[in-house]
Amino acid sequence: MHDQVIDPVEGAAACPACGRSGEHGEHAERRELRVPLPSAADIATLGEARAAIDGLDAALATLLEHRAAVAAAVQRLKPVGGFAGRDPARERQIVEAMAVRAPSLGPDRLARIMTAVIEAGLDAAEKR
Ligand SMILES: O=C(O)C(=O)C[C@]1(C(=O)O)C=C[C@@H](O)C=C1
Repeated sequence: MHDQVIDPVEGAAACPACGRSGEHGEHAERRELRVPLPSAADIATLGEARAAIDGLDAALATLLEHRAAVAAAVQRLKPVGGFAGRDPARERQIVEAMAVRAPSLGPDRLARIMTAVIEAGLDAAEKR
């Protein structure tokens, strides 16, 4: 197991809540998620493998919860929010950027994953 800190916004220290850079008012408190990244090559047993997956899934769930909250904020800021304001070009851009970090999944599989994530976020935003 190797601990590694990933900075999802290389270089720019943009506020995840509103996109502004630097410390500012209501979003000044910054929280971060640190995740141990297990090396698949070091895993020898089914128990170890499942424990590694449970750790990664816990991080994924936390990220998905925060993504849904930010996506709901986006819907309030757009002239037309929700499913009616769907933006396929933006969704393609998201998938292409993610494919650089997840080459073994590639753009087609990531598109399926992110379509589900985006639709779940829009659905949750409608019920907030
Ligand atoms: O960026 C937007 O315009 C959003 O509404 C956010 C978001 C997303 O969840 O990432 C949701 C729907 C759009 O089709 C594109 C992206």
